[in-house]
Amino acid sequence: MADAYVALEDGRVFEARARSSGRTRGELVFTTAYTGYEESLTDPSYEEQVLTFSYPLIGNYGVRDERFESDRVHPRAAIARELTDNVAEWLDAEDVPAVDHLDTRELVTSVREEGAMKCGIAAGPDATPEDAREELAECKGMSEHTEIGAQVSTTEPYTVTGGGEYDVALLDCGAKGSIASSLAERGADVHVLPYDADPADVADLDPDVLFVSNGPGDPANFGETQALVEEFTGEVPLAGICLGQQIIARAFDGDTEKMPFGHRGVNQPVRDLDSGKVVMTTQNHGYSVADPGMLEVTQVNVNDDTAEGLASEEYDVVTRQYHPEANPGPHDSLDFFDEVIALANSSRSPVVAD
Ligand SMILES: NC(=O)CC[C@H](N)C(=O)O
Repeated sequence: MADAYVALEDGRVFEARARSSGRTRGELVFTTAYTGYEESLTDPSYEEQVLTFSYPLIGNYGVRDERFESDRVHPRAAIARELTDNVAEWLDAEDVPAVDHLDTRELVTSVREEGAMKCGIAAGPDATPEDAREELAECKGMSEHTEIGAQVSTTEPYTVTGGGEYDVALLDCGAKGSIASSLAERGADVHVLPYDADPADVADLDPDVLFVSNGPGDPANFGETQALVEEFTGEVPLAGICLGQQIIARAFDGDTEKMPFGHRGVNQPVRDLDSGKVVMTTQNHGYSVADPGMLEVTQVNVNDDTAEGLASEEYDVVTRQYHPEANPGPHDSLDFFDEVIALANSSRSPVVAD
């Protein structure tokens, strides 16, 4: 007997089994990754979304907080063909609804064929299909979440120390923890600031690089972060990942657009236009850079040619649409962080005549 229901924007209601009770709603997204459920469930980029795992068994190697990317679960709900008890208990303790025993292939195929969809979920002993439909009726589109930065960003600045060879100012738009640790491992002190930090607080740090993090929602709703990028353009080298690339492109007179269903998995092939080399990358984004503005496209997605890397030699900019920090996913593109450190170095080395 079903005790959970998932109502989709296309009118269908899926019956399921409740693993963590509650009612909620969000944009239905998926990941095709086989592993990395702890990292994905704590990735702030999934705020206001419902995460469906296309891999059928989720939870088979436990739940360990050293793999978490932030201090809480961010998707509004989790869906899998089968969730193990330990994952279900974790989500229950975090008050995040979870359902299983439904055809997740059908869900993912629907999103891929019909495009991004809203959904409503009702799970638990008293849940009804009508409850799920009511949740769906209340669901906002991603672009309507205009304050999403405030939902995920730190309110207080803090520093991840890495030896102090470089100072990176990281604008936290919903940053995964492993972005700061990847920079700290390369000798940088990473000063994490709110997404809407006071420009004077950035200037006080005298950073070698201003880095814009990943994050949830529509990049058009991060006007404060974009204004900070504009303010420091030409003064400080700029770097960004995912939402960070999108915000930086907008700051350089570019534009972003909503994709049909996004890039969602850990096997997205990306070609570097200079070297011709292809790497496998981790991705979870629903918007893309439609127009790079004053920046140059340096890398593209092999499947659909969308911009995966942007740069400017004139303004010292380097960005990625995918997640070089992995967690989860392949480590093929970790050298992006070496590029960021090289940018930090070049910007402050005095010019020496030979
Ligand atoms: N992972 C991310 O930073 C996602 C960026 C943005 N929210 C998008 O969906 O495109």
